[in-house]
Amino acid sequence: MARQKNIFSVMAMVTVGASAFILPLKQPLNGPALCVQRASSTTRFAVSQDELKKQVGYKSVDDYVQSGMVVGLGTGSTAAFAVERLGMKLKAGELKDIVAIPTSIRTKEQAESLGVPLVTLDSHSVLDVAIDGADEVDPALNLVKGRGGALLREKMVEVCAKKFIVIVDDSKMVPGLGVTGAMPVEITPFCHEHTQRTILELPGVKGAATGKLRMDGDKPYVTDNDNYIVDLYYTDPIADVKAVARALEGVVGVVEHGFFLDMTTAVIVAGKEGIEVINKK
Ligand SMILES: O=C[C@H](O)[C@H](O)[C@H](O)COP(=O)(O)O
Repeated sequence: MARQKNIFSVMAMVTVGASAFILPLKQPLNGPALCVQRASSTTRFAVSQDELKKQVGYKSVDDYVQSGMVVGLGTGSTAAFAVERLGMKLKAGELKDIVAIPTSIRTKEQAESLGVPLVTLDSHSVLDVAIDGADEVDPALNLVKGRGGALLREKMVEVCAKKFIVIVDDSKMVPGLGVTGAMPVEITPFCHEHTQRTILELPGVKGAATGKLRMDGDKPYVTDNDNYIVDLYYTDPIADVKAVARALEGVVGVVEHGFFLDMTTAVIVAGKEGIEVINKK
């Protein structure tokens, strides 16, 4: 995993009413296990959650994407800002010879509308970098993803990236996974009730979580891969995430789960006080 160690400047854009200010923030980078860059400013502004998502989305492209790269494009409201930035920089000629791999139909449509050249894993099995949002990030930089339904394609693409950059606002940072909402599991539609029952009997799930088939109105929600999703709702942080992940992987009928473990290279976090980059050791 890559680790940054140099002095690094962040331009944090903060919106106040209709005005935008650029705050230059010098941050020393060093440190052992988790290397945290903290932007500090004594000035505080009201920043919308959308603005925070935009900051990390733009920064991820500015800092991690170079001409000639193969880039994985994530899915969701935060990743959409990275796709937007990539399109802008390609159009302006600041980036050239990029090809990108989208992780959902909606990201593919957004990228196409911005003129981003697209390929697939079939022609490009190794990516230089992938950029995506997350639903939860724990202190070890493990993730829950898939509340937007795109977990399978996201994981397929992001495991193939030399660097996986996660972009979030600080509401996504949690002390343990499984506390802020659903932990999605993509399953085959065939005998989905049986598969859901099997999942709910697993160690680490039984007695710890409830399960709900994700719905789209009065019909099951269907993923880009024509599968269903069972959302697991935990009441407490999951004690042994790796064990639950392994158990889910052992269920025939489970296509993929939303734990993204040991995949993250760095997390870019935006909060009201600035931007942090947390590098995995
Ligand atoms: O399936 C959706 C993806 O895993 C998203 O990356 C995740 O849900 C975060 O989305 P957002 O940036 O909209 O919160």
